[in-house]
Amino acid sequence: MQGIWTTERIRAAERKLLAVTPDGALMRKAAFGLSVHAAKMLGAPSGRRVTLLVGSGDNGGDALWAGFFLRKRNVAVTAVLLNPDKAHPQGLAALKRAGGRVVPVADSPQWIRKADLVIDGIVGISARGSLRPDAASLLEHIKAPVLAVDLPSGVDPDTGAIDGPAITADRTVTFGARKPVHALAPAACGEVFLVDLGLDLEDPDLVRLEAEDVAACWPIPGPSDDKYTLGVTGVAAGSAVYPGAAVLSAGAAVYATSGMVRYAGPAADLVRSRWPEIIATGSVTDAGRVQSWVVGPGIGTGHEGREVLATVLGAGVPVCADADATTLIAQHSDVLDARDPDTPLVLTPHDREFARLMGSEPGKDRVAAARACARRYDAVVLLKGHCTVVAAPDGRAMVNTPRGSWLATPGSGDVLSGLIGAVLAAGVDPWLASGAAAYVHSLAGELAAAGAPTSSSGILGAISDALRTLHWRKS
Ligand SMILES: NC(=O)C1=CN([C@@H]2O[C@H](COP(=O)(O)OP(=O)(O)OC[C@H]3O[C@@H](n4cnc5c(N)ncnc54)[C@H](O)[C@@H]3O)[C@@H](O)[C@H]2O)[C@@H](O)CC1
Ligand SMILES: Nc1ncnc2c1ncn2[C@@H]1O[C@H](COP(=O)(O)OP(=O)(O)O)[C@@H](O)[C@H]1O
Ligand SMILES: [K+]
Repeated sequence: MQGIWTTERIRAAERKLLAVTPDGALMRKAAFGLSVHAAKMLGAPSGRRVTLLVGSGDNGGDALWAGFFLRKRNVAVTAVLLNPDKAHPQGLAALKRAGGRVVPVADSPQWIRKADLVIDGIVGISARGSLRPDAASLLEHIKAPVLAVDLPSGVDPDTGAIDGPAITADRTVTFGARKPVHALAPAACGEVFLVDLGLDLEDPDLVRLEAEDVAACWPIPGPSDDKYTLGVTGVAAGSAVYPGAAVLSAGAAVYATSGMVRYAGPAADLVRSRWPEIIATGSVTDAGRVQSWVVGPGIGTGHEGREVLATVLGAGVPVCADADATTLIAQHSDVLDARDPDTPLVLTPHDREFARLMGSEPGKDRVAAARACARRYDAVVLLKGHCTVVAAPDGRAMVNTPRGSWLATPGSGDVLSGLIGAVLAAGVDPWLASGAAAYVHSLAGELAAAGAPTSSSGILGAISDALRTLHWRKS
């Protein structure tokens, strides 16, 4: 599991380390790492042109010191100083000593335009609000690849929100530890690399699952398993108007594990013909025993949907309430009276469903929003978006960062609900189950797309490929 810490926690850890480290040593270590990445991006660095965008804090100091190291490799370095009086004094002196050029903002456009690489040292973890106009004015001249120092300037370090002009980096080199921006604004960061500074950090504020975490919790059959022991997933989805939701959600549960899937609802005939391995009935009341329920995709928000939701909430097994079930819960909160307080509930809102549940959309701080919703409903909340945030009522939060936006296609949420239900049925902790499902979902989307737009049926068909890439601990 990859840990991510807020800037407040990182600053506190840095203060402790700075107190026992020779002056300037941490910055030079950070800047040397930066210069190595800059050289890699340049290919053969000698004779190439690098322009540094230098703010008045230590982020600018890192850029200046990286310029110093690049001068040692015969790179032509030009520093654009946003505030010449406040530029990091030692970094500036070192760059000048090594033969770097220094220009004010007024003269900068030509140096930015003709650079082979731009290094963004405008602002780092102490950024406040959107970029000031002088800093923002530099961005329009950038034509070369960009290497961001610590984080792309203009993106909020703790929320990843972008409120105005911002750097779009090809690569970000961060120091000490990953910050929320790196998980929440992947398109602005490009590929993120970490230079270890030896910070003493524990208990991350946010985590990101890695392949081995997903493999470790994903239910796969062992020698003593049979069709029941991995858990039976119940799917209550679809309607006469939306039978496809049932096919997608139940199909995802079929592909997710080798456990049994039961379907209950008006699309029973279609589900049976599409998935012969599913036991399908018309109603949740005669569905038979299950170890989890997925409820909601395509069930509608009328009386019948409400009855179905109340029935599964009272079944004493974990429930993933998705799509119309989320809206029903928002509109008729008394339906939750049917829930046994000890049975886990997973809610999977996108922004508009979130607004129905909470009264307003998530806003800039999506992690805080998901946490608040999780507390309010005593449920795991999986807040959908480009990056998906999963929060538990006890405050645990994780983010799934996709590669690409291939999941933005109708019905892909139905696929996700089936994946969550199947992992819940195996008894996996609901927060972990939801995060692991989001991981496999986005990986399946990436594999299905393989660089060209795909569909939810495509994502469904790539679930097995996605699971195959994990490193199983048993077989
Ligand atoms: N403290 C440490 O141990 C280390 C810190 N490092 C670097 O230090 C950075 C943090 O440095 P600082 O705390 O000095 O602060 P920053 O350099 O992140 O930013 C502060 C400066 O940016 C300006 N600023 C803030 N918001 C702005 C906006 N919206 N538009 C334009 N300018 C804005 C402020 O006026 C101030 O001059 C990190 O991001 C990292 O790059 C690294 O050198 C590694 C070691
Ligand atoms: N731009 C995007 N990048 C990555 N994932 C996205 C993007 N837009 C949507 N998604 C994901 O696609 C799924 C869409 O689900 P949902 O909104 O319920 O749609 P539907 O109801 O059509 O199934 C969610 O898992 C969401 O996180
Ligand atoms: K920066």
